[in-house]
Amino acid sequence: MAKEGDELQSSHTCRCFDRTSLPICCIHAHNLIPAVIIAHDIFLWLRLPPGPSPLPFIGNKLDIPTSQPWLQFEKWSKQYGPVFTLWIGRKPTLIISDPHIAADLMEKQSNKYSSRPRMVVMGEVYNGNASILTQPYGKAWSTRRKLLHAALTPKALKLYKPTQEAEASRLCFALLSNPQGWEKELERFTSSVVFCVAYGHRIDSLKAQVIADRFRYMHFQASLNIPGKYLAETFPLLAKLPKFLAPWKGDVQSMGTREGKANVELLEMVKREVATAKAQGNPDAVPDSLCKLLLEMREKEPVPLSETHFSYVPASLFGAGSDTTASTLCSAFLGLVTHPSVLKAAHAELDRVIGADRTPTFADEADLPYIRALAKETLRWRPVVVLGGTPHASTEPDIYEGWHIPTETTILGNNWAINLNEAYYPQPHHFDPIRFLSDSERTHLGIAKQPYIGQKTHPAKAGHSSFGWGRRICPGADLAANSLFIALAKLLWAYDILAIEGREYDIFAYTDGFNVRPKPFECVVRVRSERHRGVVEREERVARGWLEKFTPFGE
Ligand code: HEM
Repeated sequence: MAKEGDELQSSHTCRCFDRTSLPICCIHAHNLIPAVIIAHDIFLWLRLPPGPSPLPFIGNKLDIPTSQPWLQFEKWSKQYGPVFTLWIGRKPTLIISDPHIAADLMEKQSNKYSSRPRMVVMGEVYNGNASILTQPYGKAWSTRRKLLHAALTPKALKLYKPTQEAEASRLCFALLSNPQGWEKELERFTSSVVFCVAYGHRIDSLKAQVIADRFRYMHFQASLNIPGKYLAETFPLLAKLPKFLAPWKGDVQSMGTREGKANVELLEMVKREVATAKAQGNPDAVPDSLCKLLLEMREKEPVPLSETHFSYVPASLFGAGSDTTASTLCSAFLGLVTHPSVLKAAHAELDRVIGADRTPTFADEADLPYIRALAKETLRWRPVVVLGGTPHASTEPDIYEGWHIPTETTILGNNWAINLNEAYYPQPHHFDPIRFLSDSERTHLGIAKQPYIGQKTHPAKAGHSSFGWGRRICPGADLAANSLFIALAKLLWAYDILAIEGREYDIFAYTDGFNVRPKPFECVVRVRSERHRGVVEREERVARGWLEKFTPFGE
């Protein structure tokens, strides 16, 4: 009689499980695993929005251009629809080319679509996801986000405005002697604004060590995010191997540790300054900065972040806010050079509202709708964060328009296709701030008709998607908008920004990467008159006085 155990054994034992047939069984298993994976992926593929056909395991890797992929994505959107699927390896990625669909998913259902795709090397190995940018949706992310919001309220932004004005005055002054170096001067301006706002210290030269270090960390981190570079992205367990078995981890982690230490040093610097000022009975001697505000907040209420992770909050301003703002200003220069009527209209408004005896300030903003519209049009025309920045990811399964969207789907808003979508923006590549003027503003400026009425209207109040969506929307959008407004207002008050005669400009010649800017080009940057020069020189002296308290970082 067979015992209970025997029966169990026989039912669990493969009939072919004898010595001679063992290799056959292995072959079966060997074939079975990929077959199951492929069947699983085909099942997902059939239910997701259509897109170019992927290959097993590598997905659409061979179809995606390595240079300016957003252009091909835009073409695919015309073929497959405003939301289509691409496979990055085995990961499905939805590419959205319509602002309403982006809002339907990432704003109206932001509870499901506000995470980030897992970034094993760039996020987890590099710095343990210390930076808000790569943090998955959850408590650790919302702690960081709340801190940033608290230090970037409208009240806090007001504190930073005099510094932005002073830095914009310095920018105008610098261009008197260095008109050809306008791109570097724009970079110095945005770096200094970010460092004054983050730490209460200014940047007088891009050669400052602190800037060189920041760029090194930024470029290193960006280099970790190249699809296919690390097998650990597909097999995350590889990142858990000890360093002697995974030597690449050493380099990645040591750079991450260096950045962490540098961030903590900056935090310590502000702590010391606050303590010294308090000890001297003069706490106001330390300029208001985001870091100072965060430290004050932490004194009142504990923050559940380690010192290193806390130090990443102010540090995130440089990575996210300096290059993006400078690149947007570079695009404004390209737009002005290639659309001279815009410069004329801007000069007309500035001359009428401000006159020739002073430059504009934030107090004039309400009276300068054309300059405000110019900043918005630049953000629309050439979105710096061209593919919407670090992608979103879903945290729950969803059904949208009959398509099944599984958990952990990557969601990418193609800002190139969204902001240049003809249904919303007729003649999308024509750079014209008039698009963003309200009826009353237009009438006031004597422009009878809105020439750019699209079939559809962009759902966002801003009228473009360049700052992202929903709970992940750029927390620095208002700070950036203020920098753009004041820089453009003062620069255009003081300068002609024109094409070099006979020179051809390509409005599509842009760099590659996450954040894009025009490829280097030369143009005429000429002070409008001797009277304007005098005002720029006078206001620079005043600006220098204001900025004295923001001691500079050395070279
Ligand atoms: C023209 C300038 C800027 C542009 C176009 C821009 C655009 C963006 C975009 C598209 C995102 C991703 C949003 C999303 O995932 O939906 C983002 C995220 C972010 N931006 Fe900006 N940004 C700019 C300036 C700034 C500035 C000045 C700051 C500094 C306060 C900043 C801080 C951040 C941070 C911390 C994030 C990550 C937010 C998160 O993951 O929760 N940005 N930005």
